[in-house]
Amino acid sequence: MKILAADGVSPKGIEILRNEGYEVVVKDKLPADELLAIIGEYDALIVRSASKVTKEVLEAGKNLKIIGRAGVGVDNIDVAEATARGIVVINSPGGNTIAATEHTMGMMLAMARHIPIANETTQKGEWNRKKYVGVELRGKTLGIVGLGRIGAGIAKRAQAFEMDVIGYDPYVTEDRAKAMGVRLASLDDIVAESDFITVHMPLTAETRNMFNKDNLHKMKKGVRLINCARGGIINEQDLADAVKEGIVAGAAIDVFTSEPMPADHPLLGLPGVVLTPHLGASTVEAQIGVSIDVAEGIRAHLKGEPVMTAVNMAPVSLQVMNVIKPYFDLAERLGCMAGALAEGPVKTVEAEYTGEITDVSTKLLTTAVLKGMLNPILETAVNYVNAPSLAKERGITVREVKNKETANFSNLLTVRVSTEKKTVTLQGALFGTEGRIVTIDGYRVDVDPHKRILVCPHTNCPGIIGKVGSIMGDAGINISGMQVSKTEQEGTNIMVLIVDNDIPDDVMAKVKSVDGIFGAKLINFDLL
Ligand SMILES: NC(=O)c1ccc[n+]([C@@H]2O[C@H](COP(=O)([O-])OP(=O)(O)OC[C@H]3O[C@@H](n4cnc5c(N)ncnc54)[C@H](O)[C@@H]3O)[C@@H](O)[C@H]2O)c1
Ligand SMILES: O=C(O)CC[C@@H](O)C(=O)O
Repeated sequence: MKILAADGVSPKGIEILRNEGYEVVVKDKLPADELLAIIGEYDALIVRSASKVTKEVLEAGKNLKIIGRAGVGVDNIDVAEATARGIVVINSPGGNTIAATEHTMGMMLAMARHIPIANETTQKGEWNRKKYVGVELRGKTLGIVGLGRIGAGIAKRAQAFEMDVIGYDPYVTEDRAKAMGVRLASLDDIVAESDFITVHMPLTAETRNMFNKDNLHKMKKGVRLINCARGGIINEQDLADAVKEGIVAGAAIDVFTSEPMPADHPLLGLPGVVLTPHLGASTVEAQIGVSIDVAEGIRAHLKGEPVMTAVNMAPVSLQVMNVIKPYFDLAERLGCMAGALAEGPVKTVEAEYTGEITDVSTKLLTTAVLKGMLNPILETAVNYVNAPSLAKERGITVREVKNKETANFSNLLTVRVSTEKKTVTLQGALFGTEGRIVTIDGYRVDVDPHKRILVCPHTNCPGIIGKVGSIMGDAGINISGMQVSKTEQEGTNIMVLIVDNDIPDDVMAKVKSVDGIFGAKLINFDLL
């Protein structure tokens, strides 16, 4: 596996990936045409905000399986196109929160006290004490727009500065805001009441130009604005005009609609304006944090495990992940085996969960069942992102059933796969951390789903097992385990052989022709 790390990612994450045996090529800066030219060789790509992962890049990235954004915002990645191609996009939702929060506080103070210009002129030998009189934060009203991770961090720090904090975030409850010490307000109230306004939300159709000449003119004269989120939330030209008109006394901006910003950017050279080149996440700690986060995510995905930080699949909390994680492998193997035994176009897949596991969302485990069932039969690599849509495309109805009552096993996963002709039912359970198949179509077994398994339902009569054993022996196939089980229904048994080698078609044909055998299927989990 080959991984391309663009945009100068911290070596800590690279080390994790190299220790896993992956080849990692690190580029500090990668021009767009070079990225397009080389991306086809790579299985995974790591970017910060500089590289743009466009539709063309994704098209050229024929082997791409995952893109890791070493940061929060994924607006430099065409996530919809990646999803359509089954490419997982992950980010580091919390790795740079503190860095961006502290940078915002630094920008607020630097702007309020004219620190950058005071430094610049003092360095030149000037002594301008009267010119750079600032304002205090204490007692001022701070309007925070976007009360997510960074917004909440700003609220906490602003309160330590004795600011009166109000906030606007249509997706945050009163209770949550109260817990942050923030009084929820409408956007109009934020505009009208704030001495300082700071924005902390993604750039979306809703937030683009959220602050523009209309509401800038409704702000308190002398208001100070901060944008360390995304360029374009505050209209840059309208902000520059409002600074020139004396409505806005200060603006502290870290992010721009076009980065690097053009030489004729309207905010350049304006008094009271503090600019930094997208430095919010640029601390040693944050860069280590985000690179470890994406490396762990890439490692997990390339090993076929689900990734908690994938932005293009249903998010899973750590709490839920801790409960469901031990079941992923079992779910996938049950899906693989049920699909193989069903032997035909699948119409429905039902995943039934029994026991404690029913307390949490099991959606991702059902996706694991689909992944296991579809991966051996599709050309496209099936993963946690594309498995549900691939199943839908194939007209497969997927059902999830939850049953709190337990019988023999405290946590049981039942997978039923139906074709037009039959339904295959498999059950699996965890013993410690080890998954076992415990029933096959009602026959009680105890099978390790990591082995190569030959499943043969047969008539319960003497000689059949011996004949199959001889066929295997004659073909040089070693049997390292065997179980025979019967159901309540008299007369039929199931034979499960653990075999060490692949079984060629002619040998399978001989097994199937044994009198009394009414089916033989080799389950090869290597196809997963
Ligand atoms: N400057 C930097 O280097 C830097 C570093 C880290 C993060 N960021 C950016 O900062 C922003 C915030 O990051 P975060 O980690 O706090 O994200 P987050 O997802 O934790 O929070 C975003 C918040 O925005 C709110 N929101 C969404 N639409 C909104 C709207 N229309 N009006 C008001 N609120 C809205 C959401 O409800 C959420 O609470 C992101 O855009 C991120 O890319 C920049
Ligand atoms: O990579 C960076 O330095 C910027 C990161 C930041 O904008 C983010 O969204 O996480």
